[in-house]
Amino acid sequence: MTTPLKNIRNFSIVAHIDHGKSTLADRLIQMTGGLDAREMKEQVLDSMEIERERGITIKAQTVRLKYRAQDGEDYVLNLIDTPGHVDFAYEVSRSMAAVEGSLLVVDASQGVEAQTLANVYHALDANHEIVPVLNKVDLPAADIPRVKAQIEDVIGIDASDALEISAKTGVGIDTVLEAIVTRLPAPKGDINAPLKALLVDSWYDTYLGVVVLVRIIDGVMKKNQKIRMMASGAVYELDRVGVFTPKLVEVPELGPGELGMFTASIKEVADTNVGDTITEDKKPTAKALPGFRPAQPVVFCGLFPVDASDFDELRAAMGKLRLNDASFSFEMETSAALGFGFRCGFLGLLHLEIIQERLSREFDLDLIATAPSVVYEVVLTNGETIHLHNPADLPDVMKIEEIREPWIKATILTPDDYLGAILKLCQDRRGIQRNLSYVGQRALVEYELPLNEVVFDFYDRLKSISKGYASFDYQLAEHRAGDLVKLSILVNAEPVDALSMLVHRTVAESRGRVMCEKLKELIPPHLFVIPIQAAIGGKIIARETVRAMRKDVTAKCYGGDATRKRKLLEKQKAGKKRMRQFGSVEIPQEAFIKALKMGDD
Ligand SMILES: Nc1nc2c(ncn2[C@@H]2O[C@H](COP(=O)(O)OP(=O)(O)OP(=O)(O)O)[C@@H](O)[C@H]2O)c(=O)[nH]1
Repeated sequence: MTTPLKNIRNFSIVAHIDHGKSTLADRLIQMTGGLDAREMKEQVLDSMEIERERGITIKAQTVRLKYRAQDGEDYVLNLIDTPGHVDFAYEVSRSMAAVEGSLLVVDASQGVEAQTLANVYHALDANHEIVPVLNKVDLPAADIPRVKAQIEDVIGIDASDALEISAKTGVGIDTVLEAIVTRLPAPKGDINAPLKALLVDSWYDTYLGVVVLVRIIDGVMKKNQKIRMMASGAVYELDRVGVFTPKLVEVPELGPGELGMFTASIKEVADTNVGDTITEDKKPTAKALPGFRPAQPVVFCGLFPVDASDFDELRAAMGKLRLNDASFSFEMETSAALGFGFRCGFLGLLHLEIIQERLSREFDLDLIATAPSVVYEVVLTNGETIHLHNPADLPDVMKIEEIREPWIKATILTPDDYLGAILKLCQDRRGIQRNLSYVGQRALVEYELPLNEVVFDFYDRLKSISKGYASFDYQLAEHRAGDLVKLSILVNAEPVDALSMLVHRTVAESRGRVMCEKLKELIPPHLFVIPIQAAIGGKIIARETVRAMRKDVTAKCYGGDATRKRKLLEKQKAGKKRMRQFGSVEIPQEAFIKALKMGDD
């Protein structure tokens, strides 16, 4: 039997990082008895190891809670978890389309942050009913009236009946559960209509295969039913239908308004399109749901195995990761310096770091990553426009009409003390200030910035300048023409394609210099002198030298025997030549990573 619509509530929790989303979710699970004490590990929703370590949520997941409200009725509350980082904004908006309401969690000691704003806008876009929740009221620094005023001034929603809770101590959690029932709307749907379900997400599970997360709009989904994915046309027979409590519990059927999962011998996550409409094969719904546009990777980099024989293993590992993460893309690439590898696309720099970390940690692969690059639009003199994912592929300058780079709209919230330094950082990164206003004591700065100036280390710099107090969020805006040049790095006179990058002409020289200086420190001395140069086209703009390590081969030859000594030195020289000839400069992997993480320091 399916749950009547009036007894279902579907919601998400929107919050800035660290404001207590996961802690609250855990409390809700605990209060409604989803798990017993033994199973109740901390932060059950953040399930992946890396997520837990970094304290962030990557993949949207759901949990179904059973709650008997004060009105004596039993309710099913479906919580959909949303990622907390700017890289995954796309997944946030997608999850929100599957629910009707949001809890807006704001740390009462911190107040509204840039990401609170970004996420609450996603919720408003999805027409959510929003319940403001002030968390961490146990902290002495909690300032409830101030944060309520902020929510009203900055976000523009009524905060007079905001809940005051402590997810840590458990105070007020009961009021959250009641508010979900009384203040959020029940879903709508028609149980007698043909099946219509939204494909919210899918992932690969070692035991279950491809798991599909769905939100039922109309009709009923049940085991052994033949379903059709409307966009792809693929037909499957359902072999398992269930809900997460957060443990997976199989159910006979899912009715309108419910969130749940199914499996159906689907081979790959790529066979499921997020946003697709699922219907019954024999009795299809007349009209598909609007759907989503697919997430576009915005940052690309090359990943190469340090040991060439790991190539196949790398390919297999990436295939496995992609099973779970359709927003991660890769295709084969060859580099003169690094051999065979893959050009990979990511949603952002954090996404890149996570994938890299998983490849090395879970698959034990030693990798070299090339400079992250954004996607440029290169307009050629013949009128053609190409999308450039790899600076090494930049066509000859003579053939280029203009290069366009992606720009973002950035929102930064910062205590006033750090404003000067932050404006300077944005200015140095070619930013254009669009707005500056105040939210209480804090400045709300809006900037337009080239994404290419942000992908390297902008966020790290911002955090260090503001001692962690500034918050940052961005949205992609458009591509704009820019005076961009290809900066090449030559090590021992050989261009290292992995280190080439597109930069703005005004910063090319300083970037080149910093890169050479860094590499000088990072490349260990060899038996020969290694020049490190930065060049734009054929023009060298910076140079450093790694001095040779002189192996004292003559030490063993006591004194007198000059011929022997000379012979040895000659041998050593020949050795040097051979080394050069084979271009065997050993650049440690950290050198790439460090050289690529250039600050302005
Ligand atoms: N004092 C106090 N600390 C809290 C409270 N709620 C959460 N915290 C702490 O705040 C920190 C962040 O909480 P999380 O629940 O991990 O935050 P989050 O919003 O889920 O973070 P992301 O998963 O990164 O989005 C943790 O150290 C919690 O223990 C609270 O009510 N009071």
